[in-house]
Amino acid sequence: MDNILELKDVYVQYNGNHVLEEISLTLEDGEFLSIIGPNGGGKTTLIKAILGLVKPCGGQIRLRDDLIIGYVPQHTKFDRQFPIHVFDVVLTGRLGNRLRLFKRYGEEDRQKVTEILKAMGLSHLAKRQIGMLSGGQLQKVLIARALVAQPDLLILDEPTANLDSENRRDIYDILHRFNEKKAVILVTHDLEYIEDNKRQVVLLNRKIIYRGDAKTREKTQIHDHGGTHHA
Ligand SMILES: Nc1ncnc2c1ncn2[C@@H]1O[C@H](COP(=O)(O)OP(=O)(O)OP(=O)(O)O)[C@@H](O)[C@H]1O
Repeated sequence: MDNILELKDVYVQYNGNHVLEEISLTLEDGEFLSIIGPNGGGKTTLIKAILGLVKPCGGQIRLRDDLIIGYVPQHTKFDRQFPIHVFDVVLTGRLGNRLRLFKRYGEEDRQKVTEILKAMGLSHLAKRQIGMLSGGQLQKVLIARALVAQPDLLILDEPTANLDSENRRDIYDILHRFNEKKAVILVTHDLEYIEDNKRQVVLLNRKIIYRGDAKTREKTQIHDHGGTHHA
C-alpha cells in the first residue's frame, strides 16, 4: 500500500441520517491535508471514522499496517475539571496505538515525556493541573500528548480555535516541523492559513465538495459555505 490511508465510498449515519456520503480519499506519507467545511458538515465524524471511533455503515477505510496515529481533540471540548497534572496527561499519550492490557508506564515513557515537554517549551508546566492552563497552553499539551507516541500521522481537530495570533503561530510552527517528516490532517476553519501555506484541502459538507490545492481555486469555491470562523 503506497498510501498511508485510503477511504473508499465511506458512509456514516447517526440515527438513520447520513452525515457522510460517498467519501473517497487517499493520503500519502508526509502529506499535509486540511479539511474545511461548514459547522455540522461532518469533519469531526470523518476523523472519528478514521480513528475507528465511529463505524461506517458502508465503504472501506484502510490504514497502512504499522501506522501510528496521534490524535489531538478539540481543546475547547476537553474536560478541564479532571484533576490531573500536565506530565500525566502527556504520559497517557504513550499508551497510544500500542494499548495493551495491563501495560504500565516505564522509565522510557517518562523520559520521552520529559523530552517532548522540553522540546515544546512546556517543561515549566509539567506539575501544573490542567484546569490551571490557558487555552493555548492546553492545546500545546494535547499536541505534546499526541506527539509523545511518535506518530506517523497527526490528526488535529480545530487546534487553533479561540486562540490568539501568537498561540496560533506557535501551533502552526509545531505542525510544520512535524510535517517535515510525517503526515498531518488538520480540521480547521482558518482559511487564511491554508491558502497562504498552499495546503491541499478537502471541502466537506456531507460529501467531498472539492479536493485540491487551496491556492489554485477561487476563494469563493473553497469557501466554507457560511460556517462559523472560530479562528
Ligand atoms: N454522536 C452523535 N449522535 C448524533 N448525531 C451526531 C453525533 N455526532 C455528530 N452528530 C451530527 O452529525 C453531523 C456532523 O457533525 P460533526 O461534528 O462531524 O460536524 P463538524 O463538521 O465537525 O462540525 P463543527 O465544524 O461544528 O465542529 C451534525 O449534524 C451533528 O449534529
